[in-house]
Amino acid sequence: MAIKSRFLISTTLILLLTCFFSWLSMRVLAEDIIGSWVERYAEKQVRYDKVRTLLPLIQEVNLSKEFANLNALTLWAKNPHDDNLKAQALQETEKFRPRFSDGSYFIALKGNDRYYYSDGEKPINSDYYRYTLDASKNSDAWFYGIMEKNLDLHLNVNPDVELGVVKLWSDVLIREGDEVLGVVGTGLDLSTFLNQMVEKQDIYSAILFTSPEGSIQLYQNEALISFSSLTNESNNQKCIFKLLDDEASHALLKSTYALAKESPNHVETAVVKKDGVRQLASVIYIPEIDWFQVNFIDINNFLPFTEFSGLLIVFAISLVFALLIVYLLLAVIVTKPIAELESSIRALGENQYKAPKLSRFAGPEIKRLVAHYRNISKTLLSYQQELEEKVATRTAELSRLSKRDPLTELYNRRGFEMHMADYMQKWESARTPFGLINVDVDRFKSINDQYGHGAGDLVLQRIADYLIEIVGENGEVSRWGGDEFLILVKQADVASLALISKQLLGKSNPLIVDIKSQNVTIQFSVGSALVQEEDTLADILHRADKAMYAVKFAGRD
Ligand SMILES: Nc1nc2c(ncn2[C@@H]2O[C@H](COP(=O)(O)OP(=O)(O)OP(=O)(O)O)[C@@H](O)[C@H]2O)c(=O)[nH]1
Repeated sequence: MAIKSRFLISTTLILLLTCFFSWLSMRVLAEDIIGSWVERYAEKQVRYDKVRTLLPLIQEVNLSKEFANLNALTLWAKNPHDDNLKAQALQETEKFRPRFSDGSYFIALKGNDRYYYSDGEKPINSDYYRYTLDASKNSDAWFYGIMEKNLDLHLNVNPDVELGVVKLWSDVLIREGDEVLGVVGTGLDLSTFLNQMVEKQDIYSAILFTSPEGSIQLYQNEALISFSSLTNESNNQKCIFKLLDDEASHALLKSTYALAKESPNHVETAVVKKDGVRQLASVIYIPEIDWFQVNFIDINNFLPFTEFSGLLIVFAISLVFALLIVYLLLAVIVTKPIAELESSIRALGENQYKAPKLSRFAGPEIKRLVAHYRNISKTLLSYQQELEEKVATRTAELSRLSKRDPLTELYNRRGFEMHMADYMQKWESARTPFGLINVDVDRFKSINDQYGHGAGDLVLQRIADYLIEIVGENGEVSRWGGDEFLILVKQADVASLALISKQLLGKSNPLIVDIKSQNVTIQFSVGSALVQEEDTLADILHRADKAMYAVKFAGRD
């Protein structure tokens, strides 16, 4: 795999790993930040919600307590059948009534089991009597339950069957000493109360108020409110724990309730699973009304992790840019110069020098490498050129030697045959007559025998010069073998051939060679032939040879 690809793959892997771990650490960091922000926010929100939501309620409770302590009311409660006391009591309570925010109150007396209610409307009957309480009726169980449990204060959400409304009741006992005389209180219209609660509710959190057992007393979703919590079996109640998704969350919230109860008005928190998401439950116990307030905050919704995704995208884009820059740098500094070097080396393989072009950004190591390569390649090329020249010279020399006789430097038989083949090809078109003269040295053996082989060689060289001299520019001399020579006469006719032959026969001016200070006359037998139509080289040679031998043997007679 190419360096570039390897580098790209490994860098991409490294960057992906970096991205992954950055994402992980960012996630952990973001969760920590979100967690701590949510906790701080929750603590403030819980306290704020407590004051905001419960202030009117607590105000009503306090008014109810004050109402229960009205002297005239206590006197009447002790003597419920005394009409005078009743009249005095109702006069007092009617004076008190406008102080309740709902402008209504109820009085339920133990002595006569009667329930009185006033809301400012003209009463059906003058004494505000509405109905008689019945211990066997489920709808009246709250009254007997409060008295039985001796609860000084009880907040209760309960439908008033007779009045046909659901109210948030603050029930307070009328007592004289330890004696319980009845229950009084006021009711807030639940729907109005809940609407106010929802209107003012923070968008991130849901507030619930529950009894210590967890039954929901106030919640924006009215359907989940547990009515008459005092009298219902806890299993049937609409319980806060049942809003949670799993057992672990259930147990955690319960233990948080226990912690909150240990330190009233102190906010305890727990992360639970509700409605399929993680939520921070902030729990505070409000001893004044013996309720727990719970705020649920959807952590992700409060500060969604997606808020951080922008950062992550910026990070990822930066990484991609970094990768691109690294890739480009790698190309400019390393891979492009290496590719240049490679193409130059390839050209060198074909005996061409192609200088590698390097940009000024190429890495210094590569520049040094290329500089070494340039020197080596130039040396290599000059060696090669030198070698080729030597080979060419040697080849030419060999070719020359293969065609020339080393002793006389004349064409040897092979060289002359090749030369004649060319010559005859040209002659085919030019048709300029030529001739061949066969020259054989007479009794050359005796020269060797008499003066030695070396002397014989010198004589042969001398003969070669002599023959060249005789034929001049118009001829070419070759050594046909041993002491036999062939002369090509280029522009020839019978007369010119006869003239040369006559000169060679040397009757008037023979060749005299000085051998070891002795003048030795060299004599030749000569035969010539003029080229004829349709002749081959062999044909002319044959005729010249024949003519020469005819002369030689004729001379011996
Ligand atoms: N020194 C020397 N002698 C050579 C060379 N080539 C051939 N000879 C000799 O030339 C002689 C040729 O002898 P022959 O063919 O009998 O010819 P000849 O002695 O001239 O006799 P005829 O031709 O019949 O007159 C031989 O003795 C060869 O050894 C050479 O290169 N150098």
